[in-house]
Amino acid sequence: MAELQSVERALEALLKDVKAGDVERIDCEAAAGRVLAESVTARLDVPPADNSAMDGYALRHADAGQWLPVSQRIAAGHAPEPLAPGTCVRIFTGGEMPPGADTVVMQERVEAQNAQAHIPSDITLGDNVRRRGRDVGAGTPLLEAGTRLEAAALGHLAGQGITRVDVYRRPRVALLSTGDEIIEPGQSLAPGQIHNSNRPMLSRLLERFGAELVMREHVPDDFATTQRLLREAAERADVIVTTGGVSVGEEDHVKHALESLGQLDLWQLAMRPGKPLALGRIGQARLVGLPGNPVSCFVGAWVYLRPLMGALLGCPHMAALPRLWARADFTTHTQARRHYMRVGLEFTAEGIVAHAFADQNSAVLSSCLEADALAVVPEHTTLHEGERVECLWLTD
Ligand SMILES: Nc1nc2c(c(=O)[nH]1)N[C@H]1C(S)=C(S)[C@@H](COP(=O)(O)OP(=O)(O)OC[C@H]3O[C@@H](n4cnc5c(N)ncnc54)[C@H](O)[C@@H]3O)O[C@H]1N2
Ligand code: MOO
Repeated sequence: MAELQSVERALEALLKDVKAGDVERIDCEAAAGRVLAESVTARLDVPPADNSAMDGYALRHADAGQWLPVSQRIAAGHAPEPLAPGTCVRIFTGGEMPPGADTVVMQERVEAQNAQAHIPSDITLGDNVRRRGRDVGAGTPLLEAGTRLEAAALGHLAGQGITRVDVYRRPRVALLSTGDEIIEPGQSLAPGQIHNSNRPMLSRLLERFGAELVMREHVPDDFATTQRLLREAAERADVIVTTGGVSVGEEDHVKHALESLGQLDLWQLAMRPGKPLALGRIGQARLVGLPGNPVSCFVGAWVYLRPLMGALLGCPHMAALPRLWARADFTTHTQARRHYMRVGLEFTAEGIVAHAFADQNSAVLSSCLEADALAVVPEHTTLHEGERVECLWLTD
């Protein structure tokens, strides 16, 4: 039997020489979830001028503690006139401060009558004024290359009036499920058959990881067809993901077909689930051969496909899942394979508790439904209930 390889070695082999792909310029409107390929410097101050944080009255602080004539009304969106000396102005949240005013008092603290306002004396210079450039200063770094464009980053770009950005092209992925027993949802099961769970599950995960699915095929247990579809996938995709057909059975053709067309870099890992996972390449395309069991696919996607997509996208944040420590609510024992257990996390006042799904078999997809994290139990370890266990948080 081949020696089992460590997860670290597998990741090293998988990510070796992987570089971010081509760059394309796209509309910010279509950029959600994409990864910036350029560093963006702010070109505008945000806010562009001092403005009021409250509905109230703007004045010169030195004039506080008396009745002042209200000399102007400034609603948001309208340019102010300079403040007439010895007066105050009615101003609304977001209204631009008139030159000469330095402080705003909220209207609840002001008595107003006959175009006059009484301003209390106990106010502090600069109260309720949002200074120009407080959020972003023109000329300062705004977003770094490698940033994934999520809500706040998209808001920041819009705040600068930017409409187009350079992003990395989404990695093209071919997803091939294998196995004569597999049929698609919508078809009724004949004896010996099972529905294809891996395809929609992996499609969704790959989309979350930023991939573009360019090919989705089902491959029967036949060497020639496996070879033909792998060859086609290698021409169309940056990454080929297969499910099933990588174990030692006579009907497991993926590994042999890979060896005949390209190169097998690594096979048989010291992890559970996912032992027969195969890594290799055909031409320029990387191949990740996930075992057929749905849980092996789920775990393999988080552990291998996410960092691979991150490397192809130039997104350092995706290189490793965030780690946290939790108290195990279970006892378990491992042998030669590190166990990636599916756990739900409970955040309590005493800390985080990891609840393991009772049946951790790699064919039991129910164990992934409520999984917030993978609790990592190292090789040759007994973990007792109440002990701390390292968890990988399943977040994209
Ligand atoms: N003699 C040995 N047998 C097995 C070994 C071993 O070391 N020696 N390893 C076991 C382990 S561990 C795993 S994991 C599996 C993986 O085998 P394959 O990658 O070849 O996967 P298949 O045999 O094709 O399928 C395994 C299992 O998963 C079901 N499956 C496959 N595809 C799908 C799909 N798209 N949707 C839903 N379910 C799917 C399939 O019907 C099988 O039940 O090998 C063990 N055997
Ligand atoms: O290593 Mo396999 O994925 O357990 O069942």
